[in-house]
Amino acid sequence: MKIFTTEDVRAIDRRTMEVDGIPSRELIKRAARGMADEIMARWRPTRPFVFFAGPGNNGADALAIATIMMGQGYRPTVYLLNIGGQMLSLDCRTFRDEMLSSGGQVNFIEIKDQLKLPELTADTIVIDGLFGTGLREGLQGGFQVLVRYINESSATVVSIDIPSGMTGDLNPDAINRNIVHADLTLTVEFPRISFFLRDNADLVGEWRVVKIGLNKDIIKSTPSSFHIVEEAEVRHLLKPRSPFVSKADLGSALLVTGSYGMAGAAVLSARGALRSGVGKVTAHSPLCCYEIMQSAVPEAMFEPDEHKLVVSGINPRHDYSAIGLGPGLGTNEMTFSALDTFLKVHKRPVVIDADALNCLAARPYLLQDLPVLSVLTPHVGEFDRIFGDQPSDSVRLMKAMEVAHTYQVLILLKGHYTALVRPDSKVYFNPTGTPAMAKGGSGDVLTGLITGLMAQGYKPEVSALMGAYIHGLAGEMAEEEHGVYGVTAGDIAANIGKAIQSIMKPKNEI
Ligand SMILES: NC(=O)C1=CN([C@@H]2O[C@H](COP(=O)(O)OP(=O)(O)OC[C@H]3O[C@@H](n4cnc5c(N)ncnc54)[C@H](OP(=O)(O)O)[C@@H]3O)[C@@H](O)[C@H]2O)[C@@H](O)CC1
Ligand SMILES: Nc1ncnc2c1ncn2[C@@H]1O[C@H](COP(=O)(O)OP(=O)(O)O)[C@@H](O)[C@H]1O
Ligand SMILES: [K+]
Repeated sequence: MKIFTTEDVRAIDRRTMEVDGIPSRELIKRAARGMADEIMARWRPTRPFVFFAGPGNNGADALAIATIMMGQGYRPTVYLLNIGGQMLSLDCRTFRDEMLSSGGQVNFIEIKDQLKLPELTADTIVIDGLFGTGLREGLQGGFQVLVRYINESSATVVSIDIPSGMTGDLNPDAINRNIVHADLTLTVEFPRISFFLRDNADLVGEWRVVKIGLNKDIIKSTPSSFHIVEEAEVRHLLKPRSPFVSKADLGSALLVTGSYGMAGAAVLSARGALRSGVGKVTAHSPLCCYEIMQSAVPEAMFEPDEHKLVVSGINPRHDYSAIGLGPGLGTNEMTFSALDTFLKVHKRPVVIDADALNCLAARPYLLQDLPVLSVLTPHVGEFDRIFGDQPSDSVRLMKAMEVAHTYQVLILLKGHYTALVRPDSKVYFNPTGTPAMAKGGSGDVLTGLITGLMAQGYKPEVSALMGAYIHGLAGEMAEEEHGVYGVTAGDIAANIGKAIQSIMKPKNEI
C-alpha cells in the first residue's frame, strides 16, 4: 500500500473534491464521523472531554466531532483558538456555527502570552484539533504554551490527523519540541510517513486510520516512494510448490557464520534458512562450531574453515545459489581480510549482516565492491557505524535512501518498523513484528531466512521484503506461545514455517 507526503495527501484531497464533486465540508463530515465513532467506542459520556480546535480545517474536524458526540449524549467542552484577528477557515466557521445551532457552546481563546487554560485532570480526554497538514512551521508563542500545558497534564490525548506541531513527512530539521504528545492519533485516509520512525513513537502514540473515501483512481495514479508491505502482496510473491519438486530445484544456501563463543549465531541463521523452504543449507564456520552445528542443526551441512576459532578464508566449494555472511563472525582481522577478499571477487548479490557489516564499517572502501543488489541488514547502530552517526531517524532514512542508490544495494534498516530501502529510493515499511523479538539472535534468524529465500530464486529485493514480513509474523506467532518476555530467537525460527503457511492460506479461506 502506498503512503504519501503531506503535499501529496493535500493534492489527493483537492483532486477528489474536484473530480467527484465532493465539497470539503463533506470530507470533513466523513472524517469526523469515523473519528467520533473511534472515540465513543473507547470512552463513555461520563468522561470529561476537552476539545482544542485551531483556526483551519483540523479545527473544523474537531468541531464536527464534538457536534456528533453531543448528539450521542456527550458533553464536550470546546475551545476555539485564534491568533488575534486571524480568519478562521470557511469550514471551521461552518462547523462552529453548526455546533452553536445544535445547542453547543464554543469558548474562544485568543492566543496571546497570558492564556487562561482549562483544568486538565487524569480523567480528561483532550481532543487535539489545533493543526494538521496545514502547519507551516514549528509552533510558537501561545500555541507553544498550550502544547506544553497539554503535554504536562496527565490527561489522555487524542490527536486529529497528526499530533499538532508535527509534520507527516521525513523532516531533517524536525526537533521534537512544541509538538502535542498523543496517546492516540486518528489519521485521515493514510498513515503518515513520520509515523514509522521510532523518534516519533511517543508523539503519535497508537494510530488508527479513518477512511474518508478519497478517489481510488487518483490515489492509484499518484506516485509515491513510500509503501507499507501488505500480506496480500507477500502471498502473491510466494511461489506455490509443485508436487514433483525436488530439493535440487529449491536452491542451496551457504551461511558464513560463527566463531568461538558465537556458534549460536551460526545455529540460528541455519535454522532460519532451513525453515525458508530452501533445498540445502551449508554453514561455513570455524572448526570449533563443528560439533555444535552437527548436533543442534543436523539438517545443515558443515564446511569447516581451516581455522579452529574464527573464519579465516571464504572459498566456497560449491556453486551455492545464495550466500549470507556475518552472524557471529566476530571482528578478528583474519575474518575481516577473508570477507575483504571474498567481496572483491564475488559478483552475485549476497546478504550482509552483523560482523560482515562491522567489516564494512572498518573497511569502508569495500562498499564500492559490493555485488549489485546485495542485501545489507543493519540495525540502527550498525548503520551508523558504517555511514556515520545520524542525528535522527528521519535523517538516517534519508541517508539510507542515498547510499542504497550510490552503491546500488538494498538496505534493510531493522527496527520496530523495519524499512527496506531500494536503490531506486523506494522505501517499504514492514508492519509485522513485536517487541518480543528484541533479543540477541533474532537478526541471525532473519539473515538465514533471507539467504534461504534468495537461494530459492527469489530476487534480492523480494527476498528482503518477504523475509522481513515472514520473520515479523513468526515473531508474533512465537509471542502467542511464549509471551512478550519469553520469546527466544529459536522460537522465531521455529515459527517461520507456520508464518509462511498462514500467509499462503489465510484463516478465512477454506
Ligand atoms: N479536504 C479537506 O479540507 C480535508 C481536511 N481535513 C482536515 O483538515 C486539516 C488540514 O486543514 P488546513 O489545511 O486548514 O490546515 P490546518 O492544519 O488546520 O491549519 C491551518 C491553519 O493554521 C495556521 N497555521 C499554520 N501554521 C501555523 C503556525 N506555525 N502557527 C500558527 N498558525 C499556523 C494557518 O494559517 P495561514 O497559513 O493560513 O496563515 C491556518 O489558519 C487536515 O489535517 C485534516 O485534519 C480532513 O478532515 C479531510 C479533508
Ligand atoms: N520492538 C520490536 N518490534 C518489532 N521487531 C523488532 C523489535 N525489536 C527487534 N525486532 C526485530 O528483531 C530483529 C533484531 O535484529 P538485530 O538487531 O540484528 O538483533 P541480533 O543481532 O541480536 O540478532 C530485527 O529483525 C528487528 O526488526
Ligand atoms: K492535530
